[in-house]
Formats: sequence, C-alpha cells, structure tokens
Amino acid sequence: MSHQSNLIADNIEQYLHEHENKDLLRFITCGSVDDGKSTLIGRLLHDSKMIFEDQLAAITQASKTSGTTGDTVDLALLVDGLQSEREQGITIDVAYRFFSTDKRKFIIADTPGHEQYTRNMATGASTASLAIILIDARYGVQTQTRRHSFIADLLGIQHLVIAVNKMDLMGFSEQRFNEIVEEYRTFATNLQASDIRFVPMSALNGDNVVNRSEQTPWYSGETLIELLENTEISRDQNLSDLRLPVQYVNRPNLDFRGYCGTLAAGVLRPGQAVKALPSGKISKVARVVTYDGDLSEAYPGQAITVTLEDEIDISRGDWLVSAEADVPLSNAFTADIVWMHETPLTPGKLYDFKLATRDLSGQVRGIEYQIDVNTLEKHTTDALELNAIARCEVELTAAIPVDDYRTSPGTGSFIIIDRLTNVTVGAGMIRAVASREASATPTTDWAAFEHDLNALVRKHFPHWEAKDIRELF
Ligand SMILES: Nc1nc2c(ncn2[C@@H]2O[C@H](COP(=O)(O)OP(=O)(O)OP(=O)(O)O)[C@@H](O)[C@H]2O)c(=O)[nH]1
Repeated sequence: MSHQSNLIADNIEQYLHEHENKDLLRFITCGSVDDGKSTLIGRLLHDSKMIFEDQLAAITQASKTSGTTGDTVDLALLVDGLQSEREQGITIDVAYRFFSTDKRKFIIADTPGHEQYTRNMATGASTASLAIILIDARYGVQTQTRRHSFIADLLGIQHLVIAVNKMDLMGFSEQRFNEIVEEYRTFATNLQASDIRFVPMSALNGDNVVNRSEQTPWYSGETLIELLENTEISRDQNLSDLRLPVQYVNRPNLDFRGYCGTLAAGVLRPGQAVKALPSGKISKVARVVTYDGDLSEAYPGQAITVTLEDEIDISRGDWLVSAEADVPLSNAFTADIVWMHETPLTPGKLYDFKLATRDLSGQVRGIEYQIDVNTLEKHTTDALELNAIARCEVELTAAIPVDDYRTSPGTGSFIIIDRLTNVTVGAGMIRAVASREASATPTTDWAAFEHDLNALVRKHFPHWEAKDIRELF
C-alpha cells in the first residue's frame, strides 16, 4: 500500500503541522551481508505506508526481472540504489532514509555491512539514538554482530534492538530464538548499553516488523516498529550539565554582545549564573535570544545567542557552563580514536584537532592499545591503519576544558584533521582527563598560534634549528 492519509485531502495544513511536531528518532541498521537489512528497511517503508504509488509500481515491475523473491515484491529493491552505486566503485559513506508513522519521524542511517566500513558505521552511529542489529536466525551471533554491537556501544548508543531475522527459515522456533538471546546476552555483559531488546521476525514476510505475527504466539513483546515508536530517548539527553560551546561572538554594535552556539547539554535560562571556560570568569545570563524571539529556557540541540550581564572576555571555542561546575582543564586526555584515512595515524605527528567549536593543534602521544573489532581483544601497535580503533593518549598545545564523551557527547568528542590536506582523518571519544599533574603543565604560557608557528618553523626551516617550545618547560 502506498502512502495515504485522509488529512492530506481534508486539511493539508493540519497534516503538515502534525507531521512537523512529531518527535524524531535517528537509528542505524547493522547487519552482515545478506542478513536482510535492505529487505527490512524496504519492509519498514512499505508497511508504514511511506512508499509512493510510482515507486511501488517500479519495484513490482523490477521484482519480476531482477528480484530474488519469486512472485512476491522484492522490497530490497527499494533501497538498492546504494548497492548499485557501490558496485560501480563509488564510495558511499552513509545513506540516510526518512520515514514516519503516526507517532514519530525516523531517520535511518544505512551503512554498508562489510568489514572495511568501520569508518562509515561510526559516522552513521555518531548521531543515532538506537541501533538495529540484524542476526540471521540460522547462524546466530556472528563476528560481525559483535563488531557492530561494539562500535554502536563505543559511540554511546544506549538502545540496541537485536532483530533475529529469517525466523521463517527456522520454523519460527521459540527455542532457537531463546538460544540466540542467551548467546547475545552473554556477549553483551561487556557492553555499556542500558537497553537491549530482542525481536523474532521475518523481514521478507513482514512478521513482527510492523504487523504482529501469528507465527510467534509465544512472543508477547513489541513488534519492531512499536519498539522504534516507543523507545524513550528524551532521558538520554544530559539536561543537568550545562555546556554551550561558543561558535561565534556576535557584536553588531556597541550595545550588543551575544555568544552564539548550539547548546550541547543542560538547560539554559535567563538569570542563571554561568562560568566561561577556560578563563573561569563568572557572570549571569541576561537574555537567550533566537531568530524567533527570546526564550525562557533553551534545551540541547537548540541554536541560541546568549547575552550576559557583565562584559567578560569570551572568544570562539570557549564554553559557558554553570557557575558551580567543576570541569577539568587539561592539555592531555585519553580517548578512543577511530582512524578514517588510508595514511596511518602516526604518534608524535602534529595534527589539527577540532573539539566542539575549538580548533587547536596537538598530537597522539601514544597508543595504549588497539582493539581488534572482531575478537574485541586488545593488542599493542605503533600506528593505526584505516578503520582501526584504539585507546590513545592525546596531547594538545593548550589546556582546554575536558568532558567525558559518555556524559556529554557534543563536548566530549573531536575530529582529527591533517594539517596539510585539511582532510578529516580520525574521530575520537574522550574517556578520561590525564592526571591533574599532567594538566598542571603550564602550556598555556604559550598561545596556540605560537605553538603552530613554532611547529611551522621547525618543519619548514629546520636549518634555523628552532627548539620545540613544548620541551622548554
Ligand atoms: N526467508 C527469508 N529470507 C529473507 C528474509 N529477509 C531477507 N531475506 C532474503 O535474504 C536475502 C538478502 O536480503 P537483503 O535484504 O538483500 O540483505 P542485506 O543484508 O541488505 O544484504 P546486503 O545488501 O548485501 O548487505 C534476499 O534474498 C532476501 O530476500 C527473511 O526474513 N526470510
């Protein structure tokens, strides 16, 4: 059935209004090749009636010639665009697909399933609240299942839905389902995800995807779409630790000085006492200004401009936090880094780091261990190849406020940029600030540009024999 709603004909304004005000769930689908990912996404789009007449007619026709499902419509063809582009050798990182039900809007990050695509999965997972991990009921928990779960967990996804697919090929056996649940639960003791659900389903026939299956009377849980509609994600947001990384200081005239940025965590209200970091200067919020007028409170994700009661010196890259917050300032921390480039990460090499709105240079001082994403074993290494994930020690050229990624993903993450090519080569999640002794290193005596200048001189004019200023302490 194609997309229909009586409201479209009767009251298009109301239809659009209702549509706009539904909340949004971003999720990622992961599975090994042939687990049924495309069929599942096609099924979700089809059964939630988000396919349009012409699309349905086109895939019904195509199913007869190139489908794999005999007489039935091959829903995988709906999402095959990605596949054909891949076959032509075009690099597709992540395809985003949109659909909605009466309750929620959804954005699916669809990432290719092959092993070399860790980078893509990390990209897709970085904005997702939930991950659907597909398991072929015939094969149970596979290496890929563990890898996908690990990456989703690393990126802080708290809701995992383990979709045990192709149950039709196992006669919808409750015992088989329970075996897989047990197997996964044993593995999942290593994960931090707080909410893990299991659904027995057949994407091909539509069992327990949108419509409840008569083949699984022993299953009393929710269907996949019910899980997607009902998973509580509002509590995932950190509303207690105020974080506003300043993106831009807006000073159109002498009477107005506003600090613009997207609220990364916490709730911001006029009258609230705030502290600027790294300076530590305290003031109070005067106004929270937006394009649509002033707000009495702002929530994470909102783009705002804040004015303060006092003139304090704040620049791009600084943070506003609550006045009593104790955020460590440091130039060193440990982080999990996903390497995203063919040229390996080299410890000791100077890169640019972008943390929230702050740009500065730094280096990976050492690699504590690399994690084998297939076995989850840790081993030592000197360099990180494309798609490698490792716990690293990072040292920056100036002390900055440091957040744990799990507490505040927006301020606890960073990207690494090659200084010559300007290409993003890695992404990282901060796990812990280095010890307070390390952070006491007076690197702030030198401004970031002085570090950059020093590095530049040493690189391009080695015959000047300039010393590394970091070694002068
Ligand atoms: N019997 C059965 N077959 C299924 C089911 N789901 C998918 N299939 C079949 O499994 C095969 C692979 O399905 P796809 O949806 O293309 O799998 P995929 O995971 O997207 O595969 P890639 O796109 O190659 O990563 C197709 O022949 C589907 O028709 C299911 O629930 N039951």
